[in-house]
Amino acid sequence: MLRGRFQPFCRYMQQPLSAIQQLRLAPVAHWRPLTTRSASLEQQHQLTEKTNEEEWANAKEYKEIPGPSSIGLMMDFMPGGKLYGANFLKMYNTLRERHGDIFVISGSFGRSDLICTYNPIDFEKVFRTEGVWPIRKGIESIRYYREIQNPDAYGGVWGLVGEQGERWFNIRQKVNPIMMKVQNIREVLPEIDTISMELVDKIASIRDTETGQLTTDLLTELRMWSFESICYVTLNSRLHLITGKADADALRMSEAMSEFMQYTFDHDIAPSIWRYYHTPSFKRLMRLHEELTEITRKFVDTALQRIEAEGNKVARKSVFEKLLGLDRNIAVVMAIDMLFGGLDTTSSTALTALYFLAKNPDKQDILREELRTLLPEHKSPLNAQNFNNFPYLRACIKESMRIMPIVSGTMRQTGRDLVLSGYKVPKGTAVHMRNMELCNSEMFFPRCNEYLPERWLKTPKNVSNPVEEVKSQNPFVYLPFGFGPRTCIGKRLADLEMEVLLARLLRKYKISWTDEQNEMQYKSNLILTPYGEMKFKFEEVQ
Ligand code: HEM
Repeated sequence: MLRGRFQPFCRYMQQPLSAIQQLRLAPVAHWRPLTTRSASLEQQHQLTEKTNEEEWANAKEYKEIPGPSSIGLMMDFMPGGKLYGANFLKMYNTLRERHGDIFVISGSFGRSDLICTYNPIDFEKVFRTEGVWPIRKGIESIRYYREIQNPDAYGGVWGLVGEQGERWFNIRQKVNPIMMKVQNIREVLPEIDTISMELVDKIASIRDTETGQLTTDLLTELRMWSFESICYVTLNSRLHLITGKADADALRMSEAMSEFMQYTFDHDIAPSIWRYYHTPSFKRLMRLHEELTEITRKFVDTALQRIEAEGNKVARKSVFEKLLGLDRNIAVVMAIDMLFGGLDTTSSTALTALYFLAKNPDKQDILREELRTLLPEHKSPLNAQNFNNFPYLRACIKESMRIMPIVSGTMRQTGRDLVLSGYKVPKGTAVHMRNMELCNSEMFFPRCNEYLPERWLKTPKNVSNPVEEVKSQNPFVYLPFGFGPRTCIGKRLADLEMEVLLARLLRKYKISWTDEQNEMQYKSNLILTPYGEMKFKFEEVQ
C-alpha cells in the first residue's frame, strides 16, 4: 500500500525538460565580499566573529524560514497536485516562486531538513566556514550499501562519496596528488587522444553521408567514450567499447549505471521511507549496487592479475596502481568510485558543450580557426605543447557548463551556526546552494541568455571584446565542479577528456542542430542528462 502512495514522488524526474526555459529568476541580493582584503587574517577573524554574534542576536528564528510542510510537499506530488509529474528543476523553481530565495524542505522519514538558498552571500558563508573536512551528505543509500549490506566488498572504507570527517580526509589526501595535479593527469593525454580518435573515426562510419545524421545515438556513443577513457585512466584497461568488440560486463555496467542514478535519486533526493521500510524499489537499488560492485570488482581483479604479471615493466601506472602502493582498500574503493563518477558526468557535459556549439555556428567557426592553427591536419598530433594553447576551446566548455551545469547545485552541512538570508541556521544543517539559477541570471552574468565563450577569455577589455562586463565577479556562483577541499576529484581528468574530444571532433566536423523548433531535452535525477532524439548533423570540413 505504501509503495502505491509513494510512487508519484519517483515519477517527477522522468519527465523530459527544457531546463533553460524553466529558469524563472527572481532577483537575488547583490554580492559584496564578507571581509575586506586589506584586513589581516586575525583582524578578519575577529571581525567575522563579532559580526556573527551581532548578526545571530538580530536574526530571525530557524522555525520562521518559509517552506512547504512534508505532508504538503507529498500532496503536491500526488495525482492532481501542483507538482505531479514535475521534474527536479521544476520542483525547485515552484518552491522558489512560492517561498522566495531561501526555504526549507522539512525532514521526513528519517531524513533531516534541507535548506535551499539562492543567495550567494549565504554560499560564501557556508564555504568559508566549512573547515578542512567539509561535510556533504545526501547519497546515504551508498553508505548504507557499503557499510551494512556488503561490508566485505569494501574492506571498511566507504569511499570519498560515503565518508565524512577525518576518514574522508585520509582518503582524499592520498588521492589528491594523483588526481588533482595537472601534470599527473596530462600523462594520459596520448591515450585519451587515441580513445577520442576512435570515436571520431567511428562517427565517420555511422554517419549518413547524404544527411550528415548519425545512424546510432550520440549519447550512447559518448557514454562508451567516457567509460573507455575512465577505465583506462583508473585501471590501465582497454574495453574496446567504441570499436565494437565490446566487453559484456562493461555494457551491462553502463546500462545499470543509468538505472542506478534514477533509483538513487528516488531514494536519496525524493521523499522515501527506505530508512524505515525496504520497499521493492529500494531492494532493486541494493541489487543494482551489488551488480555494479561485482562488475567493477571483476575489472579490479583483472587489473590486479595484470599488475602482478607485469611487475615493474609497465610504462605508466594507473590511478589504481598508484594507490595500491599506499593502501589497498582505498585503491579498490577509489577505482569503483571513479568508474561510477566518471561515466555519465563527463559524457553529459561533453554532449551539452557540443549542443551549444551546434546551436551557435559563429562561435564554432571561431573555435575551428583556433583548432586549425594548432592542428593543421585532422590527425596532427596533440601534445603537451600545443595542448596548452586552446583558450577558446576551454572557454566554450566553461560557457556551456555555466548555462547547463549537469550538477545543478552544491550541498554542504553548515560547519557552525550561521545566519543565512537573515535566519538562524544551526551547525550541522544541510544546505543546498542553487548555482544553476544564479549562473543563468543577469545579475551575475550579463547577457546570460547568450552563449558567450568570450566572457571566459583573459584578454584585456576593449570595445570589441567587453569581457569584463559579461563575467561574474563573484567566485561562489559558477561552481560546476563544486568548491574547496571537497571539490570534484575528477575535474582535471574530465576537463582533459572533454577538451581532447571536442578538439578532435570539431577539427573534423561542422556540427549543427537540425531541429529549429525544439531544444535538446534533459531529464533530471542525480544529475541532468541529455535525453530524447539527438538531432545533430555532422559535415566534414577541410
Ligand atoms: C564534467 C564532469 C564532472 C562534473 C560536472 C562533476 C561534478 C562534481 C561535483 C559538482 C561534485 C561535488 C563537489 C562538491 O561538493 O564541492 C563532484 C564530486 C565528485 N566527483 Fe565529479 N564531476 C565530473 C567528473 C568526475 C569524474 C571524471 C570523476 C572520476 C574520477 C568524478 C568523481 C567524483 C568524486 C569521487 C566526487 C566526490 C569528491 C569528494 O567528496 O571528495 N567526477 N563532482
